[in-house]
Amino acid sequence: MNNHSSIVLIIGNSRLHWALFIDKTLYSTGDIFHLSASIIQQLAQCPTLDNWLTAISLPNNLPIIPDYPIPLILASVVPSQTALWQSYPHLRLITLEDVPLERMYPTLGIDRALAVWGAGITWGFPTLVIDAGTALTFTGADNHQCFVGGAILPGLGLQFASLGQETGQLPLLKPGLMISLPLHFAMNTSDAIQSGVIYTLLSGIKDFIEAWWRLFPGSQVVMTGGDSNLLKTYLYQQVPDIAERLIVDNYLIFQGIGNIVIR
Ligand SMILES: Nc1ncnc2c1ncn2[C@@H]1O[C@H](COP(=O)(O)OP(=O)(O)OP(=O)(O)O)[C@@H](O)[C@H]1O
Ligand SMILES: CC(C)(CO)[C@@H](O)C(=O)NCCC(=O)O
Ligand SMILES: [K+]
Repeated sequence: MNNHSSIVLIIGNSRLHWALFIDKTLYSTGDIFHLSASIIQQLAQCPTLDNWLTAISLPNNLPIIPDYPIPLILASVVPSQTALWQSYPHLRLITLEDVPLERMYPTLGIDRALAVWGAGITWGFPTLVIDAGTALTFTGADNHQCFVGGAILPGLGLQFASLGQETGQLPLLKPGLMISLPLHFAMNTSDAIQSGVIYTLLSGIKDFIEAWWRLFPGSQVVMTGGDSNLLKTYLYQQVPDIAERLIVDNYLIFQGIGNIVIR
């Protein structure tokens, strides 16, 4: 039997997330920084496994010989990056029209739509997805597979970056510096920033989850994105009963895409 492989790229605001599907199986995944225009051009002109290996360090011990050109499935929330891929010879661009959810609004991010679809098919509807990426988003869907709305705020890294970059005296902190939560009322600048950002973020997350459970009691809540494990760890220390019910799944968008296009 012939195997078919495809590469899935999700272009987020800070990073690019890739997956290799072999037939319907999610074979491997990774995160890299955005690719330069010249690398993308090279891939578009010569879409071989070797070029993909160099561009995104795909595993080079594949159990199959991939098709040529290697099919590329792309979902992007960065239009300038999307534009660079238009000349790729075997490109399938995923848009909201591909996502079988009802009642989405036209400017909804494709990452949010795919993540909530992926969460629903993997963990069951209704579902609330918390994507802790560059932006932190809440995205809900009900048991009729209808989009229920959500919210957008600056993610953990962006909150630290905005304080570090837009003030004269505050240092630039990165997420993940502390393992246990600081005191609420801190006695130095670094702890004060961490306390302010983390505690307000955690109570915001708690508030949205509780509001969701008032609408959909017993619903799954799934967290994904670059800061998901860190935030779940903090949430355990602050509200263990909520954290215990929270699923972390970093493959939601890939599962959503796989379900839609790889059949
Ligand atoms: N190796 C890493 N490089 C960069 N960011 C990382 C890394 N590991 C964890 N992170 C965290 O990931 C967050 C960004 O998340 P993610 O990579 O999911 O965002 P993204 O690429 O913008 O995707 P999205 O647009 O879906 O949010 C940052 O706040 C950062 O703290
Ligand atoms: C909110 C982000 C930046 C999260 O990646 C992305 O989903 C996006 O650009 N969305 C468009 C606006 C919206 O979802 O309402
Ligand atoms: K923007």
